[in-house]
This record gives sequence, C-alpha cells and structure tokens, in this order.
Amino acid sequence: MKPEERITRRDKIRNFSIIAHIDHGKSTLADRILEKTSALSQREMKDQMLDAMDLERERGITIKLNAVQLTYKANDGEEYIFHLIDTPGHVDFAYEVSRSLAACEGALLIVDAAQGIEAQTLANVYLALDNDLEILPVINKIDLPSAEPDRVKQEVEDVIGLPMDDCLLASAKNGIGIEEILESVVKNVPAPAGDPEAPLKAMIFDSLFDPYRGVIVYIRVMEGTVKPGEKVKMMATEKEFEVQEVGVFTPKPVAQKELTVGDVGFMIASIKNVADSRVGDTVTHANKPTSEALPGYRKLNPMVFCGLYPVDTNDYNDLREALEKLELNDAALQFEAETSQALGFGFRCGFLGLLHMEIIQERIEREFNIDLITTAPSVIYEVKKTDGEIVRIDNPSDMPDAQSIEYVQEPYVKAEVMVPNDYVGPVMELCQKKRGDYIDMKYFDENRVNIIYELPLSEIVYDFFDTLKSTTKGYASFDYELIDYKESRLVKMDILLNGERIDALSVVVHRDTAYERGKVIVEKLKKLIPRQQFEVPVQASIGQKIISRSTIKAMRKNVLAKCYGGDISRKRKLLEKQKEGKKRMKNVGNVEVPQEAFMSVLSMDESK
Ligand SMILES: Nc1nc2c(ncn2[C@@H]2O[C@H](COP(=O)(O)OP(=O)(O)OP(=O)(O)O)[C@@H](O)[C@H]2O)c(=O)[nH]1
Repeated sequence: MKPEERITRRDKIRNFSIIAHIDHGKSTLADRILEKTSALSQREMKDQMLDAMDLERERGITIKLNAVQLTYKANDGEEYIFHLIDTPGHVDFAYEVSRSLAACEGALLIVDAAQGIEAQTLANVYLALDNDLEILPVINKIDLPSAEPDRVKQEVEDVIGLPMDDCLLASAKNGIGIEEILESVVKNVPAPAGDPEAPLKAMIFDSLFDPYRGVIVYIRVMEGTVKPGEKVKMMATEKEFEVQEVGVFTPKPVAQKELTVGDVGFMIASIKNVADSRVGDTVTHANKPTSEALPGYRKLNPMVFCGLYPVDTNDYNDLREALEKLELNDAALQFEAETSQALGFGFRCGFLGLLHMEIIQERIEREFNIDLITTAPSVIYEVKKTDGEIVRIDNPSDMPDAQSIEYVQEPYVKAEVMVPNDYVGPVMELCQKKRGDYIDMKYFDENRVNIIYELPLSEIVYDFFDTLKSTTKGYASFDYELIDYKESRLVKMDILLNGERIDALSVVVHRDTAYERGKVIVEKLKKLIPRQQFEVPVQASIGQKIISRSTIKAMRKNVLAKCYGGDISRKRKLLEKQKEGKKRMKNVGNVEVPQEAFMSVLSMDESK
C-alpha cells in the first residue's frame, strides 16, 4: 500500500470493545453486530462464535479474547472497517481486559435496563477510562417488562458521570437499536491516530498456540506497518522472529499483505511458546526499532497456588504432559514438581485466580482424562524471619515455625460489593467475618448501595462469592482488585491423622480465630473421612500444641456383610459402587482421605 492509501484506510477504521456486567447482553449484542456487518450466515456464525472453546460456552463466560474485522456501510455512504475486540468477563483476567481495551479507541458500555449498574459495570468503566476510551452507553433489554430505561439512564449519569442525552436504547435479543449503535460507533469512536511510516509499534493483546502454525499473536498496530518476511523483536523479552504471515479474522483468519496503523489482526512468526509473546508487550522491527515501548506492559504473576496430584500415581507423567501442553497456550499458568509426604509426587501450580484454577483442573480431567486430588488454594505469603531473611511462601506446609517468624504479610484486595439496601447488614457481617477493613459505602439511589472493603485475598479466594450470593439471595454483584501486602497475625495450623502430620492439609490461619478454625476443621474432617478398620484420631495443632481433637470411630461391619452371602451380582454391584466412591480417595499413611477433605480446610461453613 502507498503511504497515502494507508492514511485513507486508517481514517475509516473504528476499533471498539463491548464492556458489560455479566449477563447484561454482551455476547448477544456482538452476534447482532456480526449479523449486520458481515457476510456470514447465522449458521456459519454459530460455528465460529466469538467464544471458541467448549468449556467457555458451557460456563457462559468468555475466557480467550478475540478480534474480528467487519465492514459496515454507513448512512453517509462510506464503507468503514470495524474491529470488534472481545474481552474476557472475569476479574481473574482483568489485565487481559485492560490490554484489549488498550487496543481500542472506544467501548460500548452495555447496561441492563432492568438491573442497572453492577459491580463489573463499574470495574470495566474504570478500565476503559484508564485507557482514554470514548465510552458509548447502551441501555439494553428495553423489551423486558421490568425495563426502566429512564431510571437506569439517570443512574449512569449520576454514578459514572456520562452525559446520557444521546444514550442508545437497544434490545439485542429482538434486534432493536442495532443500526443506531453502529452509526454511533462511526460518528463517536475516534479513528486511530499514528503514523504508518513510523518505526513499528504493535501491541500484543492475546496469543494462542496452534500445533501447526506455532503461536498466533493478536496485535494492534499503533505506529508503522508490518509485513511477512520482516524481522521483528518483542521488546520485553528481546526475542526476535521472522514474520511468516499477517492477517485479520473475519472471523475466519484471512492473510493480508501487511498490517498497518490502526489494524487489529494476527501475526505468525514461528514462535514456539506463548511466553515469548506476552500480553501487553510491544512488537517492533529488529533492524529499525522504536525507541520506546508502549506503556502498560506487566508480567503476569500467578496469585493463587495449589497442589495438583494424580489420584493414580501412575498418571504422574501424563499429568506433567498435560500441564506442559496447557502451558503452551497459557502464559499465566505456572507449575513445578512438588512432593508431598501425604500425596506423593505432584505439582505446585500457580493461577491468576480461582476461576483460572478451576478451568485448568477441569481441562486436565476432561481433555486428558486424569483424576486429580487438589489441595486447598493458597495465596503467596511474605515472611520476614527472625534471622532477617525474607521468604515467599506459596504452600502453607512450608510456613516456618512461629518462633522463627518476625512478621508475615499477606496480599489484600479492595473489594466492591453492590447490593440492595436490605442486604447491607449481612454483607458487612460477612466482610467483617472475613477480616475485612471497612472503607466506604456509597448510595446510588434509595435502593442500591456500593460497599467498599479491604479484605485479605486469602479470605476471598475460596467461598466468598458463593457465600455472598447465598446471603443476598443472588442480588449482590462483586468485583475486586489487588492493592497491597499488609502485615497480619498469621500462623500455620497442621492437621494430624492417626498422629501423623498431613502436609497437604496444613493451612495458614489468623491467630485470633485459630482455635475456632481448628475446631471446625477437625469436625468437618471427622464427617468427611469415612470410617476405617481402626479408630483414627483427628487433631489440629499449632507448633507442638494440639488445639483441637476428635476421633473417627472404627468401621463396624464389612459392606458385604449386608448381602447375606447370597446374591453374587448384588455383591459385585456393591463392590463396584465402592470402587467408584474410592476414585477420589487417596491413601494418606494408612487412612483413606477423600478429595473434599483437602478443600474443606478453607471453609468456615460447618455444613460444607
Ligand atoms: N429480554 C432480553 N434478553 C436479552 C437481551 N440481550 C441479551 N439477553 C439475554 O440475556 C442473557 C445474557 O446475555 P449474554 O449476551 O449471554 O450476556 P453476556 O453479557 O455476554 O454474558 P457473559 O458472556 O456471561 O458475560 C441471555 O439469556 C440473553 O438471551 C435483550 O435485549 N432482551
């Protein structure tokens, strides 16, 4: 392309995302936009929906980002190039969301006409504002009988401060207001700036490993132009690669001669590992590099750790292979071999958050067919020892003895909970119970409140959101961001079965609640661990001191005794049933411990 052509093209580009609270209609609107702008039939579209992975569709959330190029003939008679960039809708992936927003000039902010602003609406607005995006508010679901567009309009104006005079009203489901949205994108989202002849600056906002082509890097070109055959350099990792192909998704991948300023598309360059194409990094030319990388790059650090062990020890190598395969596609996943006295050989794995952890576990079990025992998730603790050494601990059983600790610090988050007024009491009680520090409370209108707390991450990684949902009958929405490390009076609590310390059951607890926690955990384990042939004492200890104990009584009868020795098929059935029940059991010392026991140490809810 000639330089002038690149500029003409640039001025016709509109790059935007759709941001919304979960279930406010993001995917439905994206589908409607695809219908109005692409040549794809609905059927083709179903096959190539923005959310590609099965798991993603099942869980109804977007995990991998994607970008599609669409052409739209506007009412002014001109043809525009749209790049619609999809963002993952979960707090675990907030950094990826922020980088995909950085690839845009504008965002459609979808707000449900019946529900109004929710926690993720606000979180997403902050991310969009951080990236200086033009925000176009859209009130969706106006077809609902319970829709209150005027009230929601007022709310958006009051709470977010966006002028709502030209606010768009839509029903993504019924296809109402879609053209108005597209016209507004043309009119209000600025065309990209930047010089197509300047040294190359392209931002990586996602990447995907393809077994045939290597890593497919999703980029947004901010300055300059990139073509196949050129040598490029990743500025953070300083790795160099030769570009083999560039192209756009329509959503099918279509090769192009070049990607130039304002373009959003893919680059293939014989990259073997997604870790070499980090989200947020800048791609430049190796021989004519830009002097300054794009702002905002961060190396992703896992926040939550747990041990993954194969139920069947013979699966250890398969588990390693599964993790290696998943790592190819997931720069945020970390793992290293770990040995537990109780569970044998396994891996300590690091994740961005609990959802990320659950997704990986589920994929290992489903796609690789390996039954796992998972230990309770833990955060990273920073421990200053009395000898001056500072250690970072991601496995509670590695926590040094209380005498050798000067202080322990743990990660804290700022959490925002949005609820109807009636639930303020229960929510504050819950936050208090989770060692939260009250920060602020803001009333949106006479019926909705935003409650802000600082909470230890360790208290919310496990069942906080579930408990919040059940205490508020599903009315609460919740979002959080990591703020800092703070000192806490934490100690390690060990669990002993049959007098033997079980390293995989150790937990870090607050000193003030240690006794209470010990009691709950011991009682829960007593319920969860099936009776054995012999009596099993269950104890909780801090250091050498036993703080709680209970006993699992010995089994009275053999299961088969019930069968009166007669019916052999019944006997077999019973044995098989027993075998199935055993699948998630692990022999720890000589006690059989079920999977639930390993997770139970985190919850304070006695019924779980
Ligand atoms: N009545 C009505 N329902 C809608 C409308 N738009 C979306 N929905 C429904 O709302 C639900 C959630 O819509 P999605 O498009 O999946 O929402 P989302 O924001 O993409 O949700 P996540 O992908 O889970 O973040 C679905 O059952 C849709 O059919 C609308 O305009 N009117």
